[in-house]
Amino acid sequence: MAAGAETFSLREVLVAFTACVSEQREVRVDPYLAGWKGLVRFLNCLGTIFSFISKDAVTKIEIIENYRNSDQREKYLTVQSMVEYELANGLVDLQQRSKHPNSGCRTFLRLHRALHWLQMFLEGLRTGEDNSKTSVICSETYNASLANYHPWIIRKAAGVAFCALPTRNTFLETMNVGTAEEAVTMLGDALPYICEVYKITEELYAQHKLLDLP
Ligand SMILES: CCCCCCCC/C=C\CCCCCCCC(=O)N[C@@H](COP(=O)(O)O)[C@H](O)/C=C/CCCCCCCCCCCCC
Repeated sequence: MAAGAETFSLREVLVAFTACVSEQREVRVDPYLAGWKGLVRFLNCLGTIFSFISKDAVTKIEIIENYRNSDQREKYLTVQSMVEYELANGLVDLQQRSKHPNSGCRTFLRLHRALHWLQMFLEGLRTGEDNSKTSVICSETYNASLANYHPWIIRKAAGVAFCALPTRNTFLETMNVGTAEEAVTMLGDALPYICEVYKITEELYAQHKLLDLP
């Protein structure tokens, strides 16, 4: 495990995702990005073999952060307001990437797909046997979700990187919330919130036919 693991806190990441859904069932962008930033910190602790993954995640986080720091920041407060604003103003490339290659909608969709993988991966970790391999949980959940959107070369590189993952219990202990059992309890408490964020976003994107944005 590379230096810096002490700066990661599973609690902080999970708190961010639990703060995402508003009373109106809207998904707040700022805590969503805070959750991903925490996860990227964790990924960086796992070693440089994961750099190509964390770089892509950081690029996407920064694209949306830039919208949140722009004059239009209020339009990007929630995923609902972002979709409404970008669609109403023709800011989304619907057929192929051209005028708006980095729209908020297409960029958020990439993180949303990754959240589906995360949800399955954390559930796999939570319910796995003590001695199960994180690499196997990771590749099975990746192949069942995110891999469907990635070209062969990325799938291959990801598969190689997964082999560097530590065992399940070491992995859970790195989360800085106590024992592996305590980390499992925390995952069980937090997963319903992550699932809810995923479900609301999925419904919104389906309603607007945005699930296949190029
Ligand atoms: C609670 C702590 C335990 C969980 C720790 C998980 C840490 C994960 C942190 C970050 C995950 C990275 C999310 C990656 C977003 C990928 C978005 C994407 O699909 N991008 C591709 C498409 O983008 P466009 O070309 O259309 O712009 C892009 O091609 C991807 C490039 C990089 C490869 C992505 C592989 C993703 C593998 C899944 C994450 C594995 C992490 C393993 C560590 C446990």
